[in-house]
Amino acid sequence: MVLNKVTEHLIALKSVRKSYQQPNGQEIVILENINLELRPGEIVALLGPSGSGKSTLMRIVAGLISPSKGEVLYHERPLVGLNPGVAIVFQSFALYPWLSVLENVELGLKAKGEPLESRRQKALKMIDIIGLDGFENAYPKELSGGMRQRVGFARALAVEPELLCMDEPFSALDVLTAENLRFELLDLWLERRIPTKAVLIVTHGIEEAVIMADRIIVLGRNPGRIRADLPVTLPHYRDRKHPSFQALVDRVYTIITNPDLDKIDTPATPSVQAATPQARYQSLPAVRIGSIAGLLELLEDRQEKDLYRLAQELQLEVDDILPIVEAAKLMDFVELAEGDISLKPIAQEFINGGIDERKQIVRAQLLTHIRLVQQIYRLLEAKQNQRIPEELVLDILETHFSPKEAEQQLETVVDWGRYAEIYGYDEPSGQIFLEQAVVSH
Ligand SMILES: Nc1ncnc2c1ncn2[C@@H]1O[C@H](COP(=O)(O)OP(=O)(O)OP(=O)(O)O)[C@@H](O)[C@H]1O
Repeated sequence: MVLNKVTEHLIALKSVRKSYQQPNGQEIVILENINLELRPGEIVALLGPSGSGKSTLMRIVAGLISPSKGEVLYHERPLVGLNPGVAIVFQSFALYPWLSVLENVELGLKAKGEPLESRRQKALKMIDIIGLDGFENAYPKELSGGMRQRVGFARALAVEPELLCMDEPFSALDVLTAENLRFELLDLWLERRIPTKAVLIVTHGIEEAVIMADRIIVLGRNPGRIRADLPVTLPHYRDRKHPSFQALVDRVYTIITNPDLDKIDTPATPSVQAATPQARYQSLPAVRIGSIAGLLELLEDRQEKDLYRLAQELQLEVDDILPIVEAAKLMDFVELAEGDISLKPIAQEFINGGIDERKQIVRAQLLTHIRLVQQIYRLLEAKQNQRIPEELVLDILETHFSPKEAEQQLETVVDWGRYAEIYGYDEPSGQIFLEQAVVSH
């Protein structure tokens, strides 16, 4: 990185834990044992599957929410309330439609109590730097998505934040606009034309992280924890086709798709705490059995076993394919090793099977490998009328997941069980009922 490095960190998170109390009193752990230092001169990318706590971690850094345990240090001092050194760029732009570009950019400065004259000057300067010259008096609705996000950047940068936080800033833009803006921002950073000392970017895109970051932090899920802290030493501007670029992308992909590989290349941090009950609970990805079948068939058709290259061939993002891969792995249809995915013999049988055989195979896999399906099945068997209200399952789920996620888990487990004809769901009464005695278990 071209900027001078100093040893002092801007922000440090020490053994940070974030949990939420459920209405039923249960604690849901979102982030666990996070130790992270952000130093001047670096762009840090936070990568991880949906729900791994990336946005929560960013909000803790920004002081928008406080940790349940551990501490956040800003310039070596405990952070209280909003972090004065942070400005945020949101995925949704978050502009005020009734304010002009100039007024939107001035907002942060106004909030900081900057007098009118100097805030106008600073806002105009940033508008110029960020390429919005001539649009000062336009309103957000008159601008394209790319231009709106420029306003988002200008507003954040106008306050001269020490740390610029970006929560998926390019993901609402079309591919070309996103790529242009990414490189323009990188230009400004590398040429030191923007006043910020460090950047934290939350992203789903592995390539985006490798293009921009000096360090990539990979978060895992349930609860969110740091699984890897990888330095990126490739010189800017990085070429996506270069073998070193591809190798790093492949490596990150391997880590993300292998939840079993933990703490790779992480600097010395206190050891991972004992797993919480939540960590041992399977989180079912919200995918349909049809998608899993599609993945298995695809793997049989194509020789490509490397997940990252397979996703590329299909023009899919990691977040599109990862939940399907996870579900296939939970059901023990596939094996993952070093970023390669391969079919297990039972998956071969599934692929070759007719509809009834497929259902029977899924039934056996669910009853053998998915704890929640086993629990529901046992509950149904124990009841004389072989019916249970969905609330019962929701109550169990809410001891491990947030109410929203519990609903999602219920929907998935009902969908899977119905496909396999283990149980059915009676919509009007909201009851789950046993379809038939399951012999194959
Ligand atoms: N206020 C809250 N109360 C309860 N649970 C919450 C709250 N805020 C976030 N969560 C839960 O915390 C988990 C992590 O959320 P977060 O948005 O930080 O993840 P993420 O990795 O940024 O996800 P995505 O990539 O989908 O945006 C999610 O399961 C979410 O439902």
